[in-house]
Amino acid sequence: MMDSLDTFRLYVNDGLSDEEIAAQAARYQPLAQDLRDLIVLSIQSRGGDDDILAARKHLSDAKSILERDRETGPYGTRFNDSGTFRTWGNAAIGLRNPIAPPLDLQFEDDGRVWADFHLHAGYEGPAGFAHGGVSALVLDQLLGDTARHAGAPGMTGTLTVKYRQPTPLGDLRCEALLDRIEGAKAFAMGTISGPDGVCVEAEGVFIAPKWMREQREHTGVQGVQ
Ligand SMILES: CCCCCCCCCC(=O)SCCNC(=O)CCNC(=O)[C@H](O)C(C)(C)COP(=O)(O)OP(=O)(O)OC[C@H]1O[C@@H](n2cnc3c(N)ncnc32)[C@H](O)[C@@H]1OP(=O)(O)O
Repeated sequence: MMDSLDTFRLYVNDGLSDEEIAAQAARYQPLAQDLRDLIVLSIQSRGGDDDILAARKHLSDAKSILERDRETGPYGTRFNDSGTFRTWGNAAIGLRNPIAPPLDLQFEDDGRVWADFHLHAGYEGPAGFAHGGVSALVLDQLLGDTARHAGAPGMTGTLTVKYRQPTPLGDLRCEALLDRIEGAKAFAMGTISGPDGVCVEAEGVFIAPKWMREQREHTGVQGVQ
């Protein structure tokens, strides 16, 4: 089990320049998108035995190339001296993570946070609709980032999700706002909407635990992610 020290070690200033970060983003983001496309093709391909075997051979070659020089373990949160944060392994927003839809969060001056996003066929739960756990994933991240945007980053303590109507796959919008901050706790609420209106509502309590307060003291960074 990871303890608070392990967690702290996953917040790393790796000293990269903004130019190198941009170069890495340009290099790795298309790879994540290719893999996202492959997730959908894994579900939708009508290929026969020969086509699937041939495709798997190419994928095996790709794996061999990608394994030549690699890290192990989770990506964590990386930042640099200019304060550019990267959570590129994050399951909801990670630039390098093909599991992420991804959410491209927009932060408004009035505290609202929103994103237009797309759930492809790989997020299916009930036939033709989004999996409820995926909706919760989206709302957890959105509300958590709303708390962080308000200067109160924290771990999710409680997330309450109300499914008002089935969430269609496809193009969706999520939006959230901060309700209030009480000591170490930030309360946020938000929704996911589709073409027929609000599908899912959520309320969340985000709590800054002790290790996070200590980490902020060590790094001097308030907006840890
Ligand atoms: C870092 C920024 C991240 C931004 C993006 C986030 C998006 C992703 C968010 C996640 O997915 S986080 C992963 C899912 N969450 C977890 O794994 C959290 C696991 N639980 C914990 O780490 C701790 O239990 C927790 C930090 C939630 C609380 O630990 P503390 O040791 O800080 O709690 P403490 O007992 O000192 O209580 C502090 C206050 O919080 C309240 N509290 C504690 N646990 C709670 C809970 N679970 N729900 C609601 N309130 C809670 C508690 O009553 C108290 O209220 P008061 O100040 O009013 O007395």
